[in-house]
Amino acid sequence: MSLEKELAAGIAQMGLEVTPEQQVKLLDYLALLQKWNGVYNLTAIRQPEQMVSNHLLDSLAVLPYLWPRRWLDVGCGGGLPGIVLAVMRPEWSFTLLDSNSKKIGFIQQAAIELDLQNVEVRCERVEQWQVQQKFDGIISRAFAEVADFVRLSRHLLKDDGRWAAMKGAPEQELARLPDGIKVEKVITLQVPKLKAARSLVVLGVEK
Ligand SMILES: C[S@@+](CC[C@H](N)C(=O)[O-])C[C@H]1O[C@@H](n2cnc3c(N)ncnc32)[C@H](O)[C@@H]1O
Repeated sequence: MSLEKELAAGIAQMGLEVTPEQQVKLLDYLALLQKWNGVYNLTAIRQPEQMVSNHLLDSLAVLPYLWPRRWLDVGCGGGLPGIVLAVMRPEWSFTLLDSNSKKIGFIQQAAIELDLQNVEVRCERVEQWQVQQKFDGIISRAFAEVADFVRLSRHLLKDDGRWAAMKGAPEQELARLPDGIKVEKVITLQVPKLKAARSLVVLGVEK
């Protein structure tokens, strides 16, 4: 099956609305990942079909559970999930942050080539980065254990903001949360062609 068909079939299976233009942009992003992976070491997955499920569909799967409007993707690596989310939600803003300057250089270039006006990139260690305007949502995938994710980024979240942690089976990690952090929801996700367990954990600060 072509990558176009793989993507369209996965989207249909998840019941998501993705315009043809957005599908083209997602595949353009995949092509950039493939092209530059050898230089920047962006992903361990090298098979394009596997990239569709492990990267595009996995990132798309969380979309129905996110909220407006100012997002931070911590430890975004080659741009996941941030680039996919930015393609899908042009009216929201996405700051993609990673401490690796090569990866951030790639994302900066990808955002220009994909004409993503709603993407900003930052090369920082999250725990050291300070902002004036905090975020409504902070997301991460494959960045750190949930406890470390919230501890390292708490200073960047608005008082009424929430974290979204993309995880496999999160139960053990959730037993180790810092005081004052509550789990709002654990959503089990079905990602087409992905055998592994996937979930989205939404967390907030206890009032
Ligand atoms: C395993 S990669 C995950 C990349 C991407 N989120 C994905 O799912 O493909 C973890 C990323 O976190 C970044 N990272 C690790 N510690 C960090 C820190 N303290 N601040 C910012 N980025 C960090 C690394 O440079 C790396 O790119």
